[in-house]
Amino acid sequence: MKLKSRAKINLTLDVLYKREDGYHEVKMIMQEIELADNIYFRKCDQLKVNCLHPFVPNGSSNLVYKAVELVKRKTGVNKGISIEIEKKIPVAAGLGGGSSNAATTILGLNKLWNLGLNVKQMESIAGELGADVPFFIQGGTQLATGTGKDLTIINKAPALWVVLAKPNLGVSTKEVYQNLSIGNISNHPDTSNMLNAIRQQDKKGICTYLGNVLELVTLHRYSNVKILKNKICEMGANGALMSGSGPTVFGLCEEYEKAIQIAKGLGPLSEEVFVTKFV
Ligand SMILES: C[C@](O)(CO)[C@H](O)COP(=O)(O)OP(=O)(O)OC[C@H]1O[C@@H](n2ccc(N)nc2=O)[C@H](O)[C@@H]1O
Ligand SMILES: Nc1ncnc2c1ncn2[C@@H]1O[C@H](COP(=O)(O)OP(=O)(O)OP(=O)(O)O)[C@@H](O)[C@H]1O
Repeated sequence: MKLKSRAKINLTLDVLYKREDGYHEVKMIMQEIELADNIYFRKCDQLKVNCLHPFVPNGSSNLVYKAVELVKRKTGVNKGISIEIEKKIPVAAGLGGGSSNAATTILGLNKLWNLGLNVKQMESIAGELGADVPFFIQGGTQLATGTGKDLTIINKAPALWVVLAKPNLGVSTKEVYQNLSIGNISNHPDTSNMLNAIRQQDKKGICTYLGNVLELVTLHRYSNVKILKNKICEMGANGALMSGSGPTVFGLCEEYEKAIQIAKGLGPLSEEVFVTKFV
């Protein structure tokens, strides 16, 4: 069985306070995009997880391996499976690649092993693997609160093109949260106006209300990310923002031709560039 495992961007990402459990209380709007890894499931007596990408671990430290072990523990099923991940989503980029792979694994095993898990049960298993994982069980456009695991589906967002630009560096999500001074956030994203824009299929509104407080950390630390974001704006994107903890920056465009023009013009500032769209 082959399944697509899609990436996400954050249209808004607000941090409200640091919780007693060390995590941060967030309020964010997550959007699934077409850029995807492929995941191949094959029958096997043992548990094997393979990925040829140099920065993705094989075996037990891969999030996919952890997802299989957790599903087995939760359901009492004791089977093997061989899973191969064909990576296309940049790694440690703020696009949720590993989280998406883990969620796709839960969905895949539910099907292959006839587990009969419903969405809520799958989201609950997903939540034990990471804050971003539950979103990918249903994908689309969702409001995420709590640590990111309390999810509400929003109407389908209107079709927008996305230019993704990843500079040549990876960031640690943990470090970015650790370095955020919540008292220094002067400009919280306007989540409610973004929700209105999505509900009204207002593309200009969506581009206007983009906001991510984690830019305060990553753009400050890596001037290249800031330069890249400015360049995407200057080249005529309708809006631009860093995704998640970064360093990937995205530009939104109403026209496909504009997205392609921006992608071609970014040059050496970014190591990887993709033109993709909202799911
Ligand atoms: C930045 C985002 O990608 C935006 O979608 C997410 O908030 C992060 O989601 P994620 O990478 O799945 O997060 P996890 O793997 O659960 O946690 C990684 C690290 O990020 C920090 N973390 C994560 C989520 C959250 N609400 N508060 C946090 O402080 C914690 O230090 C944690 O050790
Ligand atoms: N299946 C996987 N795919 C990608 N990375 C994985 C996977 N399993 C484990 N990892 C590890 O997880 C780390 C984070 O990778 P990932 O691509 O998920 O980051 P990210 O997009 O920044 O995540 P997020 O946006 O959820 O914080 C990598 O350094 C990698 O070693």
